Amino acid sequence: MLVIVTGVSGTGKSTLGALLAERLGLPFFDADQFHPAANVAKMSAGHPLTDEDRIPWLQAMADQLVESGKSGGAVLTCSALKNSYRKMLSVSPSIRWIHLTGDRDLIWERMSARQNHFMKAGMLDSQIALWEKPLTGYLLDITGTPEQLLDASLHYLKTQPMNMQMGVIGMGVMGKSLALNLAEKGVSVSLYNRYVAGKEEGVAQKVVDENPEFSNTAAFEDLQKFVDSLEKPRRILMMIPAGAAIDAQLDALIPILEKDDLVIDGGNSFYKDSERRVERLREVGMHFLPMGVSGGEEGARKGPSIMPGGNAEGYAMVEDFLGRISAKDKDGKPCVTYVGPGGSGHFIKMVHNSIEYGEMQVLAELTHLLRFGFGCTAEQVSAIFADWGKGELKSFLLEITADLLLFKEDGALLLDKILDQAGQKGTGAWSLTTALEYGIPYSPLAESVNARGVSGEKAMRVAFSKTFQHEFQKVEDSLESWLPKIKAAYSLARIINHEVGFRLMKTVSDTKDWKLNFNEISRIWTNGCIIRSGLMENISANYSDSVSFFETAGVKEQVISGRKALAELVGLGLTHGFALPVMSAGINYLLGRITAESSASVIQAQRDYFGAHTYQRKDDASGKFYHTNWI
Ligand SMILES: NC(=O)C1=CN([C@@H]2O[C@H](COP(=O)(O)OP(=O)(O)OC[C@H]3O[C@@H](n4cnc5c(N)ncnc54)[C@H](OP(=O)(O)O)[C@@H]3O)[C@@H](O)[C@H]2O)C=CC1
Ligand SMILES: O=C(CO)[C@H](O)[C@H](O)COP(=O)(O)O
Repeated sequence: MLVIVTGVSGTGKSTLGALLAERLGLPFFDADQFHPAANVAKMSAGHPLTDEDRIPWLQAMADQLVESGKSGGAVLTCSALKNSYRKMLSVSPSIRWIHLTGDRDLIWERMSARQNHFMKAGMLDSQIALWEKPLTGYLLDITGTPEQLLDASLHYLKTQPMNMQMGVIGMGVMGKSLALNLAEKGVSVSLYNRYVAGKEEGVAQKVVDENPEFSNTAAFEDLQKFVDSLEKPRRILMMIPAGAAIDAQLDALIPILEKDDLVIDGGNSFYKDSERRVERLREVGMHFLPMGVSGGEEGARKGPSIMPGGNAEGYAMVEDFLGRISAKDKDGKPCVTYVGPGGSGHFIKMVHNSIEYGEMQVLAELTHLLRFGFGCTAEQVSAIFADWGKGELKSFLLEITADLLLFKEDGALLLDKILDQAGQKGTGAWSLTTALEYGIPYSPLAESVNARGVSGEKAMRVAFSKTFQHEFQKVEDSLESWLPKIKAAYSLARIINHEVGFRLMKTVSDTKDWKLNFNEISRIWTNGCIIRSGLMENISANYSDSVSFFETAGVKEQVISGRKALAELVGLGLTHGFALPVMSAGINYLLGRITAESSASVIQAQRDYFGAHTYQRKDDASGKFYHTNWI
């Protein structure tokens, strides 16, 4: 067992540490032994140490802990005032921390009574100022005698034998992968899955059994025991379905949790539900973090993009862990950031998914047009996509589409055996209703939701295809002549999808005063998430709140050059029998946004004609409203 006793000078660390070492039969080390001579001289001269001075000292102790861990353990006493110092000493997830705290005057009294110690009593205040509330371990008040403190410490070590650093609820696709990712990054994790007799039995235990390489995991299917296994304040990540399941899980958790505990919802919950839940937990003194996670199963296991929002204090409790498990951007920075208050983390994940829907639909539209209009084989389409993916059009979704077009089952393309009915879990539709609520044009991404809806009406589609004798027409022109236009059209359709999504996010952020940082949001979307792409890297590098996204460097040129190509491709597809809802809506959206003289005068005239709704005039800049008696 490795035990570290911390506290400011004068709290009695060395006394307690030595007593503990004796009782546990472990070697004892005091931090003073590890100070380089220069540090001792500095402190003796009454000068406080800088963070830089502390690095070699902390490193020497960390090395000692690693060594001691190999031979049964040790007790170390060290001031470890800041969480960053404690992090350097966290060489193993099984370290047991005892943090001594107490009244300043009592500590002062004890320090003043000490002889021959190089730390001057007057430095106490600087130590107290530096001390940060620990994120983990046992806070022990020093008021008692050394023997009483020893008894309390031994009781803690005995009754809290596991003290896992994090708990994960839900051992499905995402929960299991995130739990194993945490374990791999040195975070001890308790795994919980509900027990349903005859159906869901021993689910968490199976995960532990199948991954014996991780000695820092423990399985539970009793919620109370799971909660008890966690160090306080507890950190619990829920990875279960959005909606009623989250509220039911909170109903079960809240009565057995305590003040300052943290619950994270890492699923795809609707952001308005999350806002309500932030309040619910705040009222009982707990922290709630609505947190978007993207990357699917592989991302969750190896490095997802993580979008936590809500309670900032709660975020501080897991910032280090999330940084460890997340993907890293091109500069090595973790693809995680505190997004903002309320439900903003889930809100941006919702819009992320909406862009994801649009991107997927465009690729589906192109795949169909290339295969059944231009007569390409699946391999040829895959090769075209793979080629695009080598340049600035690179994206994760393009890459996996190129890949799945090659996947064979029993010698035949698996894709052709998959029923053409697309599922959806809510995020796309919620983005659309949010856009409607805020009056933001959303047609391209809305069409990706509608397309999934239409796909679901399979029986009717089959019947109507006969009634209306629908067939795809072969395109007569050569693919070679169209390929540059198809590429330009694809590029522009993607730009439009992103513009639509970012515009919604900006509007809602401004209205709710969330102050979302879009350079940072796009940065954490450059890796780990499903919509990671070259375009996202461009957005991250060039996003500016002050101009429209269409005017961004490198984007404006593509809007200009791709416009005709997208219109032509949509025209070609429609006249050859292909539904291209997102690309069609995309070119309509773009033309609408760049048309100075729109057809809306007709709408205003009609409204005034039938309903006396009034209209404003181009020849009266005052904004006055007019009504005409049209009849
Ligand atoms: N799959 C993905 O690519 C991504 C999913 N998400 C989101 O993450 C969340 C989890 O998704 P995912 O892991 O894919 O889902 P899964 O269906 O794979 O797993 C769901 C988990 O939740 C548990 N569960 C189901 N219903 C309840 C309930 N009423 N109470 C308690 N536990 C319950 C299941 O337990 P049991 O085994 O007992 O049924 C299972 O452990 C969802 O919100 C999803 O939208 C987010 C990003 C990506
Ligand atoms: O969040 C995700 C990816 O980012 C999930 O995979 C989500 O389930 C995708 O949405 P849908 O199921 O509605 O297609």
